[in-house]
Amino acid sequence: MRLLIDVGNTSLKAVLWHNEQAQPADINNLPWLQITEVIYACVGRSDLLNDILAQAVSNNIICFEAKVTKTLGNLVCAYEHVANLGIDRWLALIAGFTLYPNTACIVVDAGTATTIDVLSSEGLHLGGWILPGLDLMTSSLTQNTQRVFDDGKTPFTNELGKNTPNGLKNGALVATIGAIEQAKLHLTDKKTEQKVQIIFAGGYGLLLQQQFEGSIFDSLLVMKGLNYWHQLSKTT
Ligand SMILES: Nc1ncnc2c1ncn2[C@@H]1O[C@H](COP(=O)(O)OP(=O)(O)O)[C@@H](O)[C@H]1O
Ligand SMILES: CC(C)(COP(=O)(O)O)[C@@H](O)C(=O)NCCC(=O)O
Ligand SMILES: [K+]
Repeated sequence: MRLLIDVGNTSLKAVLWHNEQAQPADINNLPWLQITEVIYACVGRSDLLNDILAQAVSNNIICFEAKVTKTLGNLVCAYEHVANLGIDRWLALIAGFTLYPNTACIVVDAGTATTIDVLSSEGLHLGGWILPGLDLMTSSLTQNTQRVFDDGKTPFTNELGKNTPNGLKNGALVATIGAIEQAKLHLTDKKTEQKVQIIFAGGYGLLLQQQFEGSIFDSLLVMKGLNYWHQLSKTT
């Protein structure tokens, strides 16, 4: 059994991976006798890992921290300074590339930030964008204006706003939708009409997925990326 950990800027997520399946992990009560290795990635507060990694060490369990590299198998990172790319983005790309081989993908991880990454069918990461996540978009406006307010119950929809919370919430959603539409332009090849798979992950992934027909939401995308990273980094 493997312990997989993804530390984001809002929360630490942990799952136990066994027989190709994820089980929720209670980080305050981990089954150390059954855990064979720990694989983790962190873009958030690394101190949140201190206690878990210390427990792993005292149980003689090997820990691997996923890092971005210029290439992994046939996947190639767009960044010149690869260490600057968020590892969560790289893991989501690894998962997209592995789950949808030979398919152009747009990988969207919608959490604290919304990241949009464009991947060619050959595995070339063409680059991407970092947007404030939906909550950051709305809170930056409510906190920096006198009159823009949220009411805590207005949902995000793609309609035109007809009151302030509506305008605020829907503005954040359509800004994000618009950015994903822009990403498609980087893959559209009129001659081949290749299929583009849009893949969503993260806290707001399901909400966004519902805006794009034929797209998928995978709550475990980054966790799957940790597994694939581990396999591929041993063999390449
Ligand atoms: N059902 C949900 N579960 C968790 N987070 C959600 C959900 N719906 C919306 N969110 C929002 O998603 C963000 C957290 O997403 P997550 O992918 O865990 O972030 P991070 O990776 O940055 O820690 C927060 O802004 C939270 O308000
Ligand atoms: C963009 C991010 C903050 C997203 O993090 P998250 O919303 O998952 O907490 C993270 O991937 C990050 O810190 N990236 C480093 C900058 C970059 O990717 O270029
Ligand atoms: K994110």
